[in-house]
Amino acid sequence: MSFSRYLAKQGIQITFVNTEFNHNRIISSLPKSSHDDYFVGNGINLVSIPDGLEDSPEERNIPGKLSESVLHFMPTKVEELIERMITGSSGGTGTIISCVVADQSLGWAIEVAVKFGIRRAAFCPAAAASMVLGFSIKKLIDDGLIDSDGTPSVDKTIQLSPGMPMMETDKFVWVCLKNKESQRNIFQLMLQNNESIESTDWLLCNSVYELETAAFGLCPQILPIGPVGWAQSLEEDSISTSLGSFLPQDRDCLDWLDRQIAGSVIYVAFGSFGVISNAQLQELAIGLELTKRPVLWVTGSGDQQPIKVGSYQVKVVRWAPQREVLSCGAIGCFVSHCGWNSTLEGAQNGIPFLCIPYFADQFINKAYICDVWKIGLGFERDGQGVVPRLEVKEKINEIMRDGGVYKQRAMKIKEIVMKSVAKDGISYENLDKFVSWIKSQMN
Ligand SMILES: O=c1ccn([C@@H]2O[C@H](COP(=O)(O)OP(=O)(O)O[C@H]3O[C@H](CO)[C@@H](O)[C@H](O)[C@H]3O)[C@@H](O)[C@H]2O)c(=O)[nH]1
Repeated sequence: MSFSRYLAKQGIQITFVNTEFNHNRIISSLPKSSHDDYFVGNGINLVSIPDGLEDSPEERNIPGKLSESVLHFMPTKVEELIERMITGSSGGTGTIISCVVADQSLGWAIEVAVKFGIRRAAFCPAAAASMVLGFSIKKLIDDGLIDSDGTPSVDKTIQLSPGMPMMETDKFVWVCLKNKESQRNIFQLMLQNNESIESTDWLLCNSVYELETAAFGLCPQILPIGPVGWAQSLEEDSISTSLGSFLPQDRDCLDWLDRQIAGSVIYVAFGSFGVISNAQLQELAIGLELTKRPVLWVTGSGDQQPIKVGSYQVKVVRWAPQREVLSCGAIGCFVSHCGWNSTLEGAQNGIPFLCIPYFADQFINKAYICDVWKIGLGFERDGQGVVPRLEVKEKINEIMRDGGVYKQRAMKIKEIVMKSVAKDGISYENLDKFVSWIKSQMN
């Protein structure tokens, strides 16, 4: 959605296609006054189509179910939508579609665009390294590291090229679902996507060249354009910045942050899935209290509340304006699940990390943070996979030590990111080329 907002600002008319489920969540998170007219006025038309799981919403939580349903149900729906747009059958004159921009994991949407002869771009919201891993599947099979279903033949830590993050075979994106059938489906889908992507005019990635030099070196066809929307989020009105959130933003925490000492606050947020177990929640809460530092804690859609164990200063919100939060001087460190957006947002603000990755690409992102950029620390887990309270306390104190090396390195990373999005930076240039290209298609 940030990418769409950026393109719309350049005068490009956007039709944003979402599943009905996500569309409804996004709309109901916005202030009532902002519906419909607001988007049309701002160049973004939000439309939705069913994902096939409307009759059994609980299936959405079964790993792999949604991808499966999307794959069977949505291509036809998107075809129908494009047909209606082109012929103008749903009112108005027909629309000329200059380009279909699809998430790189939705190869089928690229195929639909091919059918209609529409130009296409794939967009990767994750690290380039994640995509490079997908592109390396054939080599991994040839090297005997995985079988033809993606199951690792050995538990091993590998590196796709020097400078890339180390990856553990049992944490490959398709393996960590811990469900054989889902693994097989996702793995096949990735192979299929690799083929579909070959027919795109552009392969864009929300990343920064200098942060992933080795990955971009392996696959030069991937063009970094990130962090997408880095500046506009601080300039736009609050409706625009919250567009795309599944929950309404609680902006009171910004005032609370203003009252805190610079660099003193621990920010805790685990992205848009409720992934943290109750046992972990408890240890984390107690560990944070032991640090005696102020905490801003996002509970997210999981609706889990941090356990109150004492009187330390903790501000709990359901959903924060995270980009703005991370740009506040009060934030000292970020306890994160290492989703790629959070990773980039912390990096672009010079914030050191404490990492608790759970699934998918989060282990790769953690390896970037801790081993490649060296701006954060991981936690040791106990036998039950829980990070114990004393581990929480010690690692946080280590990261937040005055003038610590983690903060210094994080500030260097911030500089690198800023250069990339400034005029003449690589991300800036790539984005500029893409916008000019789309505009040339419109004429
Ligand atoms: O209170 C909050 C918490 C989060 N956010 C935003 O929500 C996004 C969260 O994104 P991310 O950190 O990437 O986490 P997930 O939502 O979990 O992302 C999914 O998608 C990512 C990109 O593909 C993957 O890297 C992750 O593993 C996957 O879980 C970020 O932009 C945050 O700024 C808020 O605005 N307010």
